Amino acid sequence: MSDTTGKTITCKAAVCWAAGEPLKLETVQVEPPRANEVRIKILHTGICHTDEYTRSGNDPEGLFPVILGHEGGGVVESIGEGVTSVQVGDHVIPLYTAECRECKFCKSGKTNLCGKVRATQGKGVMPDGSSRFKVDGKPVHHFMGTSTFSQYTVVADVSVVAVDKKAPLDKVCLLGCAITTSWGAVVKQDGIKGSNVAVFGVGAIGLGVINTANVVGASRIIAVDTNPDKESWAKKLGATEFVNPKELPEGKKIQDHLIDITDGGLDFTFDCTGNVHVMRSALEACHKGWGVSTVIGVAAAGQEISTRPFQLVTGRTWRGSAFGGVKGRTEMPTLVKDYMDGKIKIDEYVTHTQKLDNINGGFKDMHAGECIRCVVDMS
Ligand SMILES: NC(=O)C1=CN([C@@H]2O[C@H](COP(=O)(O)OP(=O)(O)OC[C@H]3O[C@@H](n4cnc5c(N)ncnc54)[C@H](OP(=O)(O)O)[C@@H]3O)[C@@H](O)[C@H]2O)C=CC1
Ligand SMILES: N[C@@H](CCC(=O)N[C@@H](CSC=O)C(=O)NCC(=O)O)C(=O)O
Ligand SMILES: [Zn+2]
Ligand SMILES: [Zn+2]
Repeated sequence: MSDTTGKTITCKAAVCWAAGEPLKLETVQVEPPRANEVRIKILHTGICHTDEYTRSGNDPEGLFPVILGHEGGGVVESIGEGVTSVQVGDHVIPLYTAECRECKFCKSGKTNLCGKVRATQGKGVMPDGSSRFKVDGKPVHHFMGTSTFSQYTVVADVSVVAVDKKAPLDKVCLLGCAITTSWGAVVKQDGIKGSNVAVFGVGAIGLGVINTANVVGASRIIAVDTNPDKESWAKKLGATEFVNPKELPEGKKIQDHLIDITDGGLDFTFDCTGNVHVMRSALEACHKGWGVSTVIGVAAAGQEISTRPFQLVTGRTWRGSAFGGVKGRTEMPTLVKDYMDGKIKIDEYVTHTQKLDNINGGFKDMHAGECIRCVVDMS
């Protein structure tokens, strides 16, 4: 038990007060965890494009004021009544995709999407309907059930997993989103070994897909990005080729070019951009009869995907993947072990670091295009 157990903690957090505004460092009061809740001292957090998506106002579920962040690592400070899955002092990764092991979704064996806390999570509150965060007495919303841009956060016990204390939290925090998402999107799909694959968007997610496809033995991995600087990144992580759609002859669509160079199209494609036009290209670049396109990117409010239904009638499959289809409480300890054993790359993705008081600098880094992941030191 620590001397803060049962007390409100006053600490620093980056608060986004309104859509489109930069984050503001605030003194925040973090209430103790209630039943089946866990309070975590966050030590490190990545900044994901999805944080920027919600900050910008593009997220139809976005609520303000809010403490964003969902790619964190920290230490359990205290636990509420009934918590048995983690203990004070455990090193943990918060999970924006919960795993209760009791709900219809968890028991189905068909999905990692858990239903236990998703509704309240989407409303920016804890499962009992209230927030644990206040600034000057005013409640501030939680985000994705994690809010890792605060030095202390409170999460549901089904939304956190303990990991090996020897694992560096400034690296394995990226298993809270980017690395796990991209790893699972590939590993949980049969048939990638020996197949040709195209990956649209060479950010952290796209690079993770490229690297995992390489590890599982894809024969050809074509990276597609409009930023020419991404070619060296893609090849370093295992892409066999790089195509910049902006460098194609005028009027030539990227999907037609990919079909030409692959004798009819790709076995597997992945959208890692969040752009609905790219999603269409990724689907239409698939081989007739069997090609499978996975949407990973998150599109802005109001955006919709479209294609000719004939694309599906003729055997292409359009699917999506959230958190890589990974059940966090069950699978995360093994992912951490795989990282420690050198089987999963993480260090390579951390191109930038920032202190909490310059977290907006991390968002700027992301926009500059040369940043794969920025990890924020929360101390
Ligand atoms: N489904 C899930 O569970 C998850 C989804 N996501 C989503 O995945 C997406 C990728 O995330 P992340 O890797 O962090 O984002 P990044 O912004 O780092 O990467 C996206 C990449 O796509 C490139 N790009 C933009 N437009 C095009 C285009 N027309 N054709 C090809 N490439 C293009 C960007 O280039 P440039 O730098 O020039 O813009 C950038 O290199 C986001 O939408 C994010 O919200 C993230 C985590 C989990
Ligand atoms: N709030 C958005 C949807 C955002 C979204 O799709 N999130 C992904 C994770 S993105 C991580 O960086 C996800 O896992 N979705 C599943 C879920 O249950 O949210 C909107 O309303 O469009
Ligand atoms: Zn993310
Ligand atoms: Zn569940």
